Amino acid sequence: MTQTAKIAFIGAGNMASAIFEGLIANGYPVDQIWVTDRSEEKLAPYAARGLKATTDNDEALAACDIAVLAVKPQVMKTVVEAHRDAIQQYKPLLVSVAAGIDAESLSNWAGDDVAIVRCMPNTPALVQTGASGLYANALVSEQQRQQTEEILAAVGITLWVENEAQIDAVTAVSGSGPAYYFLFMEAMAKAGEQLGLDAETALKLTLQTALGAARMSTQSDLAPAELRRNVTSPKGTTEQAILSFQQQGIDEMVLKAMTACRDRAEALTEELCKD
Ligand SMILES: NC(=O)C1=CN([C@@H]2O[C@H](COP(=O)(O)OP(=O)(O)OC[C@H]3O[C@@H](n4cnc5c(N)ncnc54)[C@H](OP(=O)(O)O)[C@@H]3O)[C@@H](O)[C@H]2O)C=CC1
Ligand SMILES: O=C(O)[C@@H]1CCC=N1
Repeated sequence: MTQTAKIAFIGAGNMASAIFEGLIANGYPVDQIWVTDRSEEKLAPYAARGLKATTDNDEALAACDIAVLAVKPQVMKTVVEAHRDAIQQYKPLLVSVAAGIDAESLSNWAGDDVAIVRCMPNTPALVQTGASGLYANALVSEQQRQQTEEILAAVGITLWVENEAQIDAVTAVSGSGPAYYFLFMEAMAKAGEQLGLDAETALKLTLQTALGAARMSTQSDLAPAELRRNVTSPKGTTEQAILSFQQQGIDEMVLKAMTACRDRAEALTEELCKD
């Protein structure tokens, strides 16, 4: 990292903790990380480990170069407006991870003239296997772009998108994506039990198979379709399962689900940003 930026995580929930725990596991100094939340109780274990933890968002904004806004979309406006003075005084780079909250609204709520990166990360950041889509407004400097990228690259892959609307597509693919795979794992483990395995065996085999397939596909030069064909012997067993999925319209089902996800991100923008 070019320099160790002081980072504040505003909201110590699932997504923020996945990123900062991933950073810490990757060697980021704990004393460069500020974490805020409304709950002292939630912050206490972080303070005990040497992170700077406070319920005072202004204190964290004053201390840091970068503020990761990791509260729910529904409270983002209230939170940003409440801390407008500190944002204007200290001018940290704001990195919002909220689904559906556009950069222009964030900028208006923060009092304008603020460098903003919209980021759509995902929770596998916790195990340095995250995927983040990034979009910067015009006020983000080259150095700030690099800093943001280096932070998120420490917990996974990073991809800049060309236009902000694509962040909603990133949400549909990778932001929400871990949940689709967890759902599929749940279904496979359940089916394994129904086919006669005990619950523990079915789950273990399901998880290891997911890991193996993910690792193979990311390490191989072959496309997923080719790797699938390599498992599928003509007149064999896999063929029957794949046929069953295809006959039930797996492509359409996935497209429909991801479109619903993208549409919900757009609806959040309408609901929470247009007033
Ligand atoms: N979870 C995920 O997989 C992903 C989430 N995101 C985005 O990340 C953001 C956070 O989501 P997630 O981590 O799941 O949500 P969480 O509810 O787990 O985390 C949000 C945290 O912020 C706290 N909070 C609320 N108000 C304030 C405040 N004024 N100051 C400081 N902290 C506050 C909440 O406390 P309290 O509970 O008391 O309200 C809570 O602990 C969302 O905008 C979401 O769209 C993006 C990608 C993936
Ligand atoms: O479900 C949500 O709204 C958040 C954003 C992407 C993943 N989780």
